[in-house]
Amino acid sequence: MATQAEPPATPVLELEEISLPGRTQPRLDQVSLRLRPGERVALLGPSGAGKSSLLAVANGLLPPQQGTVRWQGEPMARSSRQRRRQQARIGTLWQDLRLIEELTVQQNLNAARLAVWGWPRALLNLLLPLESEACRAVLRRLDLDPLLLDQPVCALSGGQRQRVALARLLRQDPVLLLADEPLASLDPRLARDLLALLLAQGDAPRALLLSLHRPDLVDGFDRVVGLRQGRVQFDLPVKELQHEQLEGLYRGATSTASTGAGAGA
Ligand SMILES: Nc1ncnc2c1ncn2[C@@H]1O[C@H](COP(=O)(O)OP(=O)(O)OP(=O)(O)O)[C@@H](O)[C@H]1O
Repeated sequence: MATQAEPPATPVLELEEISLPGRTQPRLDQVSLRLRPGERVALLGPSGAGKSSLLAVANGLLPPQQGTVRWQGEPMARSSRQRRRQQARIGTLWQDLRLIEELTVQQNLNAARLAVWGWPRALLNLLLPLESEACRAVLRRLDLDPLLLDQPVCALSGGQRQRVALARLLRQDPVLLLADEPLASLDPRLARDLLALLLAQGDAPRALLLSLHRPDLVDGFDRVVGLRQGRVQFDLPVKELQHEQLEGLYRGATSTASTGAGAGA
């Protein structure tokens, strides 16, 4: 009996011919990119290549001058209410983490629920932290001690902060997970640990797009996209990435990136 082919899954993120002007040169120039459910994609490129700009377009913070952004098949909604609903499904891990130092871990984790809760409940959370069990569960998923819930963020170590920021993201339960150089400023062991945790969150229906300055760390991804001067230089399965392509990507750039390991050359 003939088996019916599965319909192709709707991409979690589609960027179509995105252009964004810059001061002297385009920040993004005709960039197209598609992430399907379950895809983990690394974004590489020298400093100034446009990685942060691309991530800001992908999370809806930066409207492109030209081109289309679609999340799960929907273009950016016109009404602010609908847009908030769309953006609640996109989680971004920022390099500076954006935790609120004076508040407890639990209050920080619950900040991820603001878009869903609305202000009255969010204010109540400041006085009487809510949903403790859900917060403990998310800490356990990241190997963090649930006793940290009552600690102020300012009392945590650097590694714990990274994990709390990721825990906050999981509390949001986004379908698209973006991270802008999350491994910068981490020591090698912490960087590998955090990367493993991030990659583990990329199963369908989620998709993961992460910018990196470390081509030697792309092995766990499905695809790698090289960006230079706002343009996509390559978009390949990690196994097909050649050493020469990395050399070309970083040629002439004053980047600290090592192009040594990881490329399947
Ligand atoms: N707010 C802005 N307005 C205009 N141009 C900008 C702005 N922010 C960045 N740019 C320019 O856009 C280009 C891409 O910058 P972007 O920060 O996206 O690159 P990047 O690859 O993330 O760099 P890095 O790895 O150093 O963080 C650069 O030429 C930068 O100078």
